[in-house]
Amino acid sequence: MTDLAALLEVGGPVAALGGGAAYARARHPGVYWSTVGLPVSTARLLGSYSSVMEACGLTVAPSRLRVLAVKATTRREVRPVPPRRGIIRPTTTGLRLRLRLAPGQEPADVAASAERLRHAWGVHAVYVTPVKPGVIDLRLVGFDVLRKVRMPRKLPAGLLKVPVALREDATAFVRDYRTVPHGLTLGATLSGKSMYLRHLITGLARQPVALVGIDCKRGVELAPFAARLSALATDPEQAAALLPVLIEEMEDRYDLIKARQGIAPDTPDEEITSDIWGLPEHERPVPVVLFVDEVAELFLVATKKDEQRRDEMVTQLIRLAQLGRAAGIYLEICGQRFGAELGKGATMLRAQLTGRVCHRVNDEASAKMALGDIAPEAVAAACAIAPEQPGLAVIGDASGGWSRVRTPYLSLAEAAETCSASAHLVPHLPALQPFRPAVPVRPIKSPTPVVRPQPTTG
Ligand SMILES: Nc1ncnc2c1ncn2[C@@H]1O[C@H](COP(=O)(O)OP(=O)(O)OP(=O)(O)O)[C@@H](O)[C@H]1O
Repeated sequence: MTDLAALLEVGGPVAALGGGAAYARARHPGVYWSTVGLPVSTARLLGSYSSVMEACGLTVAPSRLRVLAVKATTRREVRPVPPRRGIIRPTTTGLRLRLRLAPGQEPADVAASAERLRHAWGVHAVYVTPVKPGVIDLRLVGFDVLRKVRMPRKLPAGLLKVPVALREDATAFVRDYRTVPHGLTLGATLSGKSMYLRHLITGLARQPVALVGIDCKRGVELAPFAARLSALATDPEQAAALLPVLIEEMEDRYDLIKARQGIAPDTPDEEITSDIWGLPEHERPVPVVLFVDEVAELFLVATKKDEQRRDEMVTQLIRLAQLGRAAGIYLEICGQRFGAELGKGATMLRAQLTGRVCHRVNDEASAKMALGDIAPEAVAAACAIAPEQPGLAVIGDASGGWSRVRTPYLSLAEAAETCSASAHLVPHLPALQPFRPAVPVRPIKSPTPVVRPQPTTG
């Protein structure tokens, strides 16, 4: 059967609905929708599964045993065999089903046919996720989930894990500092970088983590979260004073780990550790996440003296990126661009930032700075982001994987409120005390007057 034939076959129920999309939507609440208006329902998928798989070239020839068994028991024609299908599970965005691949097939075969499957079942997108050898998850998404972001109800949780955005396959993108310790977020102005940072900060604010900020835009981005910050530097001079303190904190933590390692020759293996996570809980220092907003402002130089200070700061950030993970110190760096023009050592620092998030950028060169060493397709996807969809970004990691994501909307007031409410969670770190930002006193809302002033009549 050809692709067209498969399309016509599955197109049948749509024609039968007669009254168009609105009619069908009202009468078939269990039906999930694509942006083109074609429904995908469990029944439709069940009815067309074998023929669509065959049309998409995802079947294999039946085994000799199967041919003999079919011929012996029925008069049916012996058909090619599609991947064995598991239970079809409805989700809030479409359907999910597990497939056991037929011998000789690999996940890439199904992924290569994803576009054909998408058209055959009339859905917005089809995603393939390998589960284990020979088994894949097929996720049919009925509409563009990034248009109006709604995070899944069940989100992964844990220390240093923040579900920060929605992927286009309707799963959550989780920023996990323990697996990807340092990250770089790039984007043109108004592309949604601050929104991304806002989600990270509010997510971490509720956890036992020290949050440190460097915001050389005079603190406009990070000052609203002052109540939950352990330290804030709002200009390059303050940052130049703060970074050596963080380096010292890191070195103290290394000393602590070393002291633990060298206790005695008969120390059990499980007590020997090479990072803070192996230390007993009561001895373990609190993790620190350093946010640097608008990195170019931090590295801006006007004089020869500034240049020396900038070089020192780049070196300190490189050291934190190289050694920070074991000491529980993580970096989240944000900017419009991050290239060699930022000065000596900038590209070396960029290479240490494994997690990459690229919002809308003004030129291909900027997208390449974030995603060029990940995948050329990711660069193209980032260049295609339209200004009408702020918050949309392409994320990538060093493994070469990438995906389109979008943050949900979170107002600054809500984010600031979360930080104020979790101010009691600011950990005790004496070294950072001098950098603790002043928390602005918030105006008390005046109660509504009980007696309304009456206009005086002459
Ligand atoms: N995911 C989103 N959904 C809806 N609106 C968003 C989203 N992300 C950002 N916006 C809106 O887009 C605008 C720009 O966002 P944001 O301030 O985060 O951009 P930015 O990249 O930090 O810009 P700048 O560098 O100029 O500060 C804001 O009005 C914000 O409310």
